[in-house]
Amino acid sequence: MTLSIAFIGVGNMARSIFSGLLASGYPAEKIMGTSRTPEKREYYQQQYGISMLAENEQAVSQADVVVLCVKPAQMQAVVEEFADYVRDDQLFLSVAAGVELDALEHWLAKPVAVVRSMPNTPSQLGVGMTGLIANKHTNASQKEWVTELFASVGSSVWVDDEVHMHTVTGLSGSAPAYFFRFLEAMIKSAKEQGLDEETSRKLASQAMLGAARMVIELDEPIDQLRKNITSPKGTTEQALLSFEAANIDKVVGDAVFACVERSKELAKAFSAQKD
Ligand SMILES: NC(=O)C1=CN([C@@H]2O[C@H](COP(=O)(O)OP(=O)(O)OC[C@H]3O[C@@H](n4cnc5c(N)ncnc54)[C@H](OP(=O)(O)O)[C@@H]3O)[C@@H](O)[C@H]2O)C=CC1
Ligand SMILES: O=C(O)[C@@H]1CCC=N1
Repeated sequence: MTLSIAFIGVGNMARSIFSGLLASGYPAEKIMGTSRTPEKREYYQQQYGISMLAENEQAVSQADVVVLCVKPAQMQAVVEEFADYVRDDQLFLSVAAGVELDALEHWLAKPVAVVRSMPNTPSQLGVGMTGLIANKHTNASQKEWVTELFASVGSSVWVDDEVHMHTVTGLSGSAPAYFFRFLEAMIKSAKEQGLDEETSRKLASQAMLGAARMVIELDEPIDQLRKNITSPKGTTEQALLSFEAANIDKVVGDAVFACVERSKELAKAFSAQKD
């Protein structure tokens, strides 16, 4: 049986997941979304053929699976508002950064299956990466359904301790933004050297795609892949020496750490809100 899915809050992340789902053949009639903005409801309905509703309660009442896609700061108010409509046979799936299972369970106010996920926006192209953890009310077939859902938009890993969700956020949830920032810097440098934007974008992004595919598809250590490009006294060596001079491990390490710390801060703030 194809489950009906309601996306509560249709923005960047919800769109990334349901567009990947639709591309993988999930029927549009089984997908609902909610938005407070009439123009957005009209747009998504037209563009994707999914049902768009103004009322979260209405979407929750009709769904087998409810995917919570509002911003972390909006989550408590949104969940508490529809909590009276929650049925104990439903599955709730949150994508919010830093919002822990405990807080979601508390706001839902029923012993119901809750899965916390940390996806990323490449899901819209079927190459997403998602970290997952379930609460104790989630059964094996619900976990399997969630694994299949994320398989249709990329790949996923289940973690056994919620503390790891912070690291997942730092390593894959937020990471596409790091790579975009890296590309922006590369393209800026190429343009300063006279190459046009379009050509620079094509060269740098294809190099990034190729490097990522080599890491995933070839069974070789990453440092060996790097060494294979770095001829002694060659060109790459100079670029890498420049990275080392800037202490790349510290620059990147600090960025990932800052991301993880923010996730922990959010979790602390939302945990306090349930007391
Ligand atoms: N963007 C990313 O790369 C990732 C995001 N996430 C998580 O995804 C969640 C959403 O982020 P993102 O998609 O980027 O944010 P967006 O701002 O793009 O989307 C949030 C959407 O929620 C809608 N919304 C707000 N309040 C309500 C409400 N009361 N009822 C219904 N809809 C509402 C807004 O639409 P409107 O105002 O029209 O109602 C808005 O479009 C966050 O919790 C974030 O932590 C997780 C992983 C990656
Ligand atoms: O920046 C954020 O808070 C969200 C969570 C992971 C990616 N974007």
